[in-house]
Amino acid sequence: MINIQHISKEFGKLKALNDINVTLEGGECIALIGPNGSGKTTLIKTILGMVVPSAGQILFDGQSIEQKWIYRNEIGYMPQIGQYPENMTIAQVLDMMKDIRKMPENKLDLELYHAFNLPALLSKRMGTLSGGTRQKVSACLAFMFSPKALILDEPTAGLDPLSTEILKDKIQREKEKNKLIIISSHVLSDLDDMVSQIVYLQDGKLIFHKTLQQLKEDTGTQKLSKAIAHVMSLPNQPNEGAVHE
Ligand SMILES: Nc1ncnc2c1ncn2[C@@H]1O[C@H](COP(=O)(O)OP(=O)(O)OP(=O)(O)O)[C@@H](O)[C@H]1O
Repeated sequence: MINIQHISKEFGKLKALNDINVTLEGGECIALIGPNGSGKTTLIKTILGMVVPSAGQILFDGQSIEQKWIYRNEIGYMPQIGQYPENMTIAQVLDMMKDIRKMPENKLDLELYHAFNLPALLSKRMGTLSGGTRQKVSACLAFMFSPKALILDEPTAGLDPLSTEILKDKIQREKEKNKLIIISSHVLSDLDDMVSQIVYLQDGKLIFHKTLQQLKEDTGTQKLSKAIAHVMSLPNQPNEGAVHE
């Protein structure tokens, strides 16, 4: 579904992404993991067309995304911190997005809207929301238009335990519908029972892309958090035992 080919991105002298090659397919829930500043958000923004790479190209369903916008309708994006017009109410933000996307009401996926009890909060202004409620609005919008791919940047940050479970359950069900889910998170305990593959970045380089099972076998651990701690303590690894690209 998403084919990342030789992507590099420089910010001045800094190589935020260094010749990244990776293919991400539907039906997988892929964790994008790496230390702070390793390039995860830059890679996500490159996939979304918000950052223009210095070299390389990205294909979405076989088509280059360069200078094209229509593919973005196929991707639901939940940013780390959602930016909204602060004076608008939740109802106005949802209506604005529905107007832009022009999807008939009966086609909308309103599962999270109801599960997060947003109907009771519709008249609240975005600027007055708690961090967790803002996250719920972002999650609701990411899933509402039934996109083929979902990119979730720290999706559980600020969510209470029940809301975290609601979101994890939704992610699991969307994966089973053959959607591609990409999650960037430092909360590895949240990812353990959800993810099927790991993409690990360090200093802008792809260190490995493997199944969770393979990573656990390679590190001799049963928990993702332990496996990643093991990887972080090693010098850079080549992309061994990788998912076939
Ligand atoms: N617009 C920008 N201008 C200059 N440097 C940038 C810009 N965006 C990112 N960088 C730099 O690129 C590198 C990668 O940043 P990025 O935000 O992609 O990392 P990350 O892996 O998402 O980090 P974190 O885990 O802290 O969220 C960092 O050194 C960052 O300072």
